[in-house]
Amino acid sequence: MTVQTPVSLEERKDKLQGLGCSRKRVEDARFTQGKGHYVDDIKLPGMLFGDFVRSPIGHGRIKSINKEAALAVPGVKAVLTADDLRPLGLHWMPTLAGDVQAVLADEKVLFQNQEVAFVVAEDRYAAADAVELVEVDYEELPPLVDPHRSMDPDAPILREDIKDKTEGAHGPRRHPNHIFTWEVGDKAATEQALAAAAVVVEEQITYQRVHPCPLETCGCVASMDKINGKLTIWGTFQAPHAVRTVASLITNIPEHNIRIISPDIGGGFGNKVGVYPGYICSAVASIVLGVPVKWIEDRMENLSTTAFARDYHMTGRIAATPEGRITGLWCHVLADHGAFDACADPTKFPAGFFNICTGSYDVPVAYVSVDGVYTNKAPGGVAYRCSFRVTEASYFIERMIDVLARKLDRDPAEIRMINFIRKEQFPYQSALGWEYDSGDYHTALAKALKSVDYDGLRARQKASREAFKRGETRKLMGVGVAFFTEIVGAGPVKNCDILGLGMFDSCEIRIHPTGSAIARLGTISQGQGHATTFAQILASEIGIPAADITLEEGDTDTAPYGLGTYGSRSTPVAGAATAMAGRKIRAKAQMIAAYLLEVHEGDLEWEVDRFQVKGNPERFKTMKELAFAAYNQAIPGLEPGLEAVSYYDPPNMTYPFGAYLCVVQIDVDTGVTEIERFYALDDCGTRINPMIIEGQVHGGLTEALAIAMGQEISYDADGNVHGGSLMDFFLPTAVETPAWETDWTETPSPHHPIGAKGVGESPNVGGVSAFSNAVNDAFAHLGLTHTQMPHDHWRVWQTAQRLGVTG
Ligand code: PCD
Ligand SMILES: [Cu+]
Repeated sequence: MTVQTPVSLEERKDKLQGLGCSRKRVEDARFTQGKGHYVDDIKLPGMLFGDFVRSPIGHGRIKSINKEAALAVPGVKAVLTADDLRPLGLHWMPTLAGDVQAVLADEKVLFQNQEVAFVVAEDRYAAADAVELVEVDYEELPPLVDPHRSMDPDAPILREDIKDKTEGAHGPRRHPNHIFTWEVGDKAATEQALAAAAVVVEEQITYQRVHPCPLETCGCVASMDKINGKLTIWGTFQAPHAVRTVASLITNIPEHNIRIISPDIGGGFGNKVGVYPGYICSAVASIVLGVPVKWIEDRMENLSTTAFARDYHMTGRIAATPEGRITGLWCHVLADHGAFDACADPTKFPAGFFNICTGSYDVPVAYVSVDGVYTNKAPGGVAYRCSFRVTEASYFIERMIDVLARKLDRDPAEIRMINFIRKEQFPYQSALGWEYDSGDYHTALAKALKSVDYDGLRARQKASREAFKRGETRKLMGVGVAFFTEIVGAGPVKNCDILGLGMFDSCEIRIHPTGSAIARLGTISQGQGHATTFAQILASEIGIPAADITLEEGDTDTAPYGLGTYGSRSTPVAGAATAMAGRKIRAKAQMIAAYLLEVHEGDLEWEVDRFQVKGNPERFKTMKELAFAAYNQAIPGLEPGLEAVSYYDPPNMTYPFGAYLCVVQIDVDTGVTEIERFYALDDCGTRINPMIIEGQVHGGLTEALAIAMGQEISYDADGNVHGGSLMDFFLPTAVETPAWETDWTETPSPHHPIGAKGVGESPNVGGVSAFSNAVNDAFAHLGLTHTQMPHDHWRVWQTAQRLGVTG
């Protein structure tokens, strides 16, 4: 018998650091001491470095490529072009959206900085020198940069490879530059609601092209072991297993001979979901040359060629009663996908979950159509804390609600309250097909309004406007209200797959004989803190302290198959798998306990870290004791060991929500916009680690600030990319970033095993609207309903100028 020191129930609970504990991030010890292990830290003997020759123009035909001078540079081992990849069938690759993308430009270039040739050399410097010496002769073609012109009869045809295909991955194509049309909802009923409505508002809302710009750019090291036939790729992959399957399918290397490892990742934000030419070229080069090949993007390559985000051009109409009750919502989106459709969406959702655009409101009828088109711009399209176009959808509806409030001369918070889905309506069936799992919107917004003294703010704004009129100030005060509902946790396999891979997720747990454990998941942290939080879920489920649980992700040779981390799906899906696997462990532990305590299993109850005999709590076995027994005691009818695995197919997605408030002061003479205050209330169901949640919210709000107030990747009429370097792509620092105020309510998900919903993307989804609504609100009394993001000083000044208030 082990001697038990008597400790209280509370002490035992605290020791676990389970659900709800603000446990410090275990990964930070290495990150803060420069001991993280990133792709670029991998150095293998004989390793070569690959670098791209990129197109200087946006649209053109390749007449010839001369590699001679490049090959003569000392240290250069190879220069690959599409012609070299063609015999292997690897000059084109499938995209995640059912399109194909040129790995190296095949006869044509379709966007500036497109990959044209891959130079492999002994080091990065030799490669860069040789890149300069590859001579490519182009015949320039007219660039197409305005998506509104893509389907014009005389628009230049971009994709000659598919110009005669009338059927795309998502249905019929009407024009060589048309990708798909996606429609959801009841068109006739919505048009009828608009025709019959006493009030109709319409607005054109563009969500500009932006880029997540993670601290670490994309990259990989590919290493082909020719003797064992095994290809290992370390890379910045947000979905390592999917990469393995896709790599196997396109290279014909058997899947068991491919090992994908995502080491530490310096921020993903969706930028590292896609499959990029650099991965394929490094792998091919390693297979051909028989040595490891590394490829790491520089900042400009990252910003101008790998997965952009947004570029949604939305037209909206709301039908409403004179009292402000919404009776219908109509929306059309023109989606600019760039040169290849490489959007990372679940297959059946070519516009992602954009049909969450009815937002948090009880909209009786709605209709959405989305046209995806090609332009001479970089491909990509789902990234940057968006959970599959939810950010666009939320921005759209939150701006539209404000437009409606203005038209009716009503307070925007009040219009939201009037139209909210009520608590008793959950689970709520939306007009565009989603079933919202749970929510309590009125309570959340009421708490937010009270916390910031909303009435007081409006009174101050009124006074400040009067002072402005009297010439006592040159500042306009704006109050932005935003309320969002997210949809995260893709997601039932029956609805959601990527390239046919069902979107479940997984967890495998091994308990060691001494009562510590290792858990492996199909997801991969990029800074979110999974090693901290998923150990907390387990601690509460199996009674082993979180500190005694190692958490591992990202190595396909050891982790169970999973679809990876993006769209805030880790907590809703892999988090659920973790709880379920923990419950399997507990079920076996219960059988062991019953044997050891000589009682029937049903006579036992679980308490924090042990099974005890019902009504006789002095008789118990701790999980630690049970783990030892599992390995070392012969138990009739039971296999030795204590392990479990769970593959979890969620019954539904989770619907986190939140109420955000932003106060700005705009100097009309300079356009400088000061963020006076930002308050964010998030409800992500059961909170695993409040401190991590707060960190996620701080990060997401900072990105929202960046997007709303300054970021943009634009193209000029000649197809030149602007915003492709940090000289002009806005990255906020501590100087521009205000002190965030965070708050919460807790409405558990009814179907998630521990009631948790995702949170990582929420602050971006809610934040962008709050900033934008605040800027628009500052000018509302001058008749402004909508002005285009980003609200940089120049644009804001122009708005002031247009409205006649500049000096
Ligand atoms: N209720 C709850 C929820 C949650 N949590 C926590 O929090 C976090 C998060 O989560 P989630 O929401 O689930 O998410 P995930 O999946 O994990 O992740 C993802 C996300 O995440 C975010 N965040 C972050 N952070 C960092 N640091 N980094 C990064 O990169 C990042 N990214 C971003 C993004 S963008 Mo996409 O990809 O676009 O789709 S998506 C995303 C983790 O840790 C968890 O556990 C808690 O605690 N609780
Ligand atoms: Cu996303």
